[in-house]
This record gives sequence, structure tokens and C-alpha cells, in this order.
Amino acid sequence: TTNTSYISNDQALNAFNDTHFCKLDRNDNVSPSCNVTFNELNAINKNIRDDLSGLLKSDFFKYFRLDLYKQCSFWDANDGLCLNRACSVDVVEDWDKLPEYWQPEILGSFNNNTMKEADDNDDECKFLDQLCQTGKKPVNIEDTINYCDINDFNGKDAVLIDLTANPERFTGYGGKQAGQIWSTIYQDNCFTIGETGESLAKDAFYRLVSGFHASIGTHLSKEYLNTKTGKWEPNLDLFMARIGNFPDRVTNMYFNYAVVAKALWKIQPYLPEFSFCDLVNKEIKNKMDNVISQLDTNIFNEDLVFANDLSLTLKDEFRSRFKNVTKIMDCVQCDRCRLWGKIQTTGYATALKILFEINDADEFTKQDIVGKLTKYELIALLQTFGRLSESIESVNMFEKMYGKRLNGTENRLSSFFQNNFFSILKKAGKSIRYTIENINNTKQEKEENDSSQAHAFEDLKVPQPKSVSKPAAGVENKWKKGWNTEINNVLEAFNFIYRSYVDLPRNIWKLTMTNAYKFWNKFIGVADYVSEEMQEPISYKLDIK
Ligand SMILES: Cc1cc2nc3c(=O)[nH]c(=O)nc-3n(C[C@H](O)[C@H](O)[C@H](O)COP(=O)(O)OP(=O)(O)OC[C@H]3O[C@@H](n4cnc5c(N)ncnc54)[C@H](O)[C@@H]3O)c2cc1C
Repeated sequence: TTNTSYISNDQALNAFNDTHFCKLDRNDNVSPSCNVTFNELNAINKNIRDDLSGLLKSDFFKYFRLDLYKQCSFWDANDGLCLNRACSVDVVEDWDKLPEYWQPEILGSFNNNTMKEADDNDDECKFLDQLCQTGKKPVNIEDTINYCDINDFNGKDAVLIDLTANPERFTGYGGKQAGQIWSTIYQDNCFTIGETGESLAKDAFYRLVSGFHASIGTHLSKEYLNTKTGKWEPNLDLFMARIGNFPDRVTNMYFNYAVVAKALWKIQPYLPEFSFCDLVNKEIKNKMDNVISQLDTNIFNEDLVFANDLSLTLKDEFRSRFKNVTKIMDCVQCDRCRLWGKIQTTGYATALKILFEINDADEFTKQDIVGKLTKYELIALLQTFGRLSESIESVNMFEKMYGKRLNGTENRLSSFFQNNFFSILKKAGKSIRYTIENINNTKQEKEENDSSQAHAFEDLKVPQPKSVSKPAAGVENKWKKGWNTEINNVLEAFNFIYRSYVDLPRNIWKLTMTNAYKFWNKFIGVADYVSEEMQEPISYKLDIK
């Protein structure tokens, strides 16, 4: 069910006492299988951001090829079609602007059923489903090591998509259909093998799915369509309702980051053998090297996942279940969501293949597996890492927004508590007390002075001066000051009451609009969203001095 994105006064007051965003200790390790803390991953991510973004925008990595309209094999998916413009994908039509290796005549070879066959005379760049390895030819792709269906990318109905023109963001897709996809994916975690003692594999599977889900939620919260302004902007409330209030979901995104990062780290030794076609080869390799050299082996320990006798059978089950997850993407009824869903599940599938299939293998098999990686698996791997990198950056951005809001709330609340009517009365009480106390003190001081003088004169045996009957000038001033304070306090209190009445219609209007928004969103079936301004608790809006 959708969590409400409205922050009530009570919640804000609780938040006032609880400044710990996501309730995570950033110095803790991300998981038992990751020897790295949240802070360390944040630091790594900061260092690689620029190179990674540059890489993903390069001509080599920014295009993806996919059969977007593959039949959903799980159920009749005619239900819940997303008709929003934001759900659609723009496919490439102006081919002239594309680099040579994406031209239709070269791409045309994809539609050829013989494309996977080795051909000694072929230009290496034409083997676009393989990584164009120099001196190596594509070989038969075995399906016993794959965690996804790698044929999704070379079917005759596959289209080429510029990912930079189709960013993953809020689409309005949701409701029963999206819920059905997610629950089917989570149900895939019901392993039949290794009920006991193998919880790490199940745990890893759940974390992968949940981290993927949370990462999507983070992107759609970061690029949310503000229907009032027509601008794409971050929506803190949506983020908190979907992810920020669930530390485990945030953790699972970091876990996924560690998994994919480790897979990239593992292919680094083979990087010199990759050939990304002459034009971009050097530049891409340099950038990839810059990114991967910031990672290290401690990020994730894949050896722990399948660690006992059951491991082989469990690994098979894990593989086929994850393959199912990638297939379920065909049932997503929003093109843009399906595209990014497919890319990311393929990215995770590729990471799992690299992590688990080359683990105990000899050097020849390792090279063979990495050598057989298809271009689309590599693009998906890097793009998925890019998505996770952005998710982590977004978590930190939302944390700052949350802190700012909290400070704002804190100031407004403390200003409210300092200046509300009762405080003013309390202050007034204090100042009355202060005035009376002052008068008493002055009296006491005077008496003490008189008596001490008496003692002194007694000691000196000289006649005592007569006591002064008129109040001293300082006491008179304090009376006057106290009186003025009282008048000011009364005026302030009246002003406050007056402002409350003036603001009342505006607050009633806001309350009505907030509920109308919620009702409308529910009626048209989009996420329960109330615009930022509407969400602001009304009591904060009272501009009390
Ligand atoms: C493959 C796929 C891709 C999508 N891509 C996009 C997109 O690009 N843009 C877009 O706007 N929408 C996208 N959606 C829709 C989006 O994911 C949500 O389904 C939708 O916004 C409705 O959200 P919701 O709050 O109803 O709960 P949902 O996100 O649908 O979640 C259903 C239930 O799962 C549980 N849950 C939620 N998050 C987690 C988590 N991280 N870990 C564990 N449990 C969790 C909660 O109990 C929740 O009620 C996509 C959906 C799918 C299936």
C-alpha cells in the first residue's frame, strides 16, 4: 500500500527530536558480506561520479538495444496499461547523427539469424553483440551460466534506444499492475533448497530485489513531475515515504552498489583485452580504468553467498529464479519502466554471472566467460552501476534536504513555542515577577545598606543620617520599563490573535486543497502525492513573530 506523503504536525514534532536521517549509522558495514561502510561507499562514489557519468553518456554506452514488446510469459498483461506520455520511450529515428557502428547497415546484422556465428572476414566492430575482442571470435553462448535471457537484445523486433533521451524518472506508472509485478518478484525469493544454513543466498536475493526496487523509487522521487510548475524536481516527502523511512531499503541499495562494483572490479584484469572499436577504444578504456581502480576486493565477498555443500544446487536455483526476475520485466506495462527495468535486471544478472560463475573457475574458463560477455551485458552492467551511483548520490542529497527542512521546522517550531500566546503570557508573568522581584531586591538592598551603614556609624560612634523616604531614580525607571513591557506583551498577544483570524481562510483553503489533491490522485490512480507547498503543516505557516 502507498504510504502517505503528508507530514503531520505530530510527525514533524517527532522529527524535531529525531535528527537521524534513515536511522543508519554511516560507520557501520553495509552487510555481513560487505567489508565496507556506508561512508566509505559514499566516498568511493563521490570519486568516480564524473568518470562514470562521462562513460555512460559516451556513444558506446548510451545506446541500448532491446525487444520492448516481448510477450509477457507470466500472465495476460493487458491490464493496467500506462497511458502517460512519461511512460513512453523515444526510439532513434535520425540515424544520420549516430556513430558508424550504430548505423542501420551494421545494426541490420542483428536481425540476421546467423549473427552469432563466427566469421573470419568480419570486421570486429560488426560483432555488436560481442565486445569486439581483438583476435577473438564470438562463440556459442551457453545458457547454463546466464542469469538473464541474453537473446532479448538481438531479436528481430529489437529497437535501438538512446538512454540519455529516455531517462529513468517518475512516470505515474503504479497501481495494481505494478504491485503485481513487485509481489511476483518478491515471491521468487521462496527458495525450495537449503531452507536451513543457507540464508545468505536468500538474503542476497532479497536484498538485490529490494535494492533494485528502492533504487527505482529513489530515481522517481528525485525526478518527480511537479504538476503545479511543470518542472521535474526532487520530492523529499515521496522519497521519505518510499525509501527514507525504511533504513533496510537504503541499506539494500548500498548492498547492490557493492555487488555491481565488485563485479566490475573482477573484470578489470581482462580490460586490456576488450576492444570497444578503434574510434572510442582508448577513451573508454581509460575512463573504465579510472572508475574501476577506485574500487577494491573488500567491497563485497561473494564467497560467502554460496558457502557450503548445497551451494551448487542452490546456485542453479538462484540463477533460474533471477532469470525469472528479468523475464517478469516483459510484463511491465510502461515502456520507459520496462526499458530501465530490463537494463537493470540484466545489469544485476551480468554482475551475478561474473561474481558467481568465474569464482572457482580456472584462468582459461574465467577468460572465456568474460570474453563471452555481450556488448549489451556490459552496457547493462555499467548503466546499472550508474543508476546505483545516482541513487547513492540522491540519498545524500535527500539527507541534506531533510536536514534543511528539519532546521527550518526547528526554527519555526521554536519560534512558535517562544512566541505563541501562552509564552507571551508566560513572558509577561515573568516580567511582572521580575519587576516585583526588582522592587523587593531594591528594598532589601536599601535596608541592608541602611543597616550596614548603621553598623558602620555605630562603630564610629557618630550620629546616623536620616533614611531616604522617596524611591531612588533607578527604581522609578524599572517601574516604567516593566509597565512598557506589559503594554508591549498585551499588544503582541492581540496582534497574534488578529493574525490567526486573518490567516484562517487561507489555512482552511489549503486544507481543502490538500484533501482535494489527495482525493483526485486516488481517483486517477497515481501515487498519493501532495505538492510540497500543500504538504507544509498549516501551523508552520502561521508567521508568528
Ligand atoms: C520493473 C518496474 C519498473 C518501474 N519503473 C518506474 C519508473 O521508472 N518510474 C516510475 O514512476 N515508476 C516506476 N515503476 C512503478 C513504481 O516502482 C511503483 O510500483 C509505483 O510508483 C507505485 O508505488 P507504491 O508506493 O504503490 O508501491 P510499490 O513501489 O509498487 O511497492 C509495493 C509494495 O512493496 C513494498 N516495497 C516498496 N519498496 C520496497 C523495497 N525497496 N524493498 C522491499 N519492499 C518494498 C511495500 O510494501 C510496497 O507497498 C516501476 C515498477 C516496476 C515493477
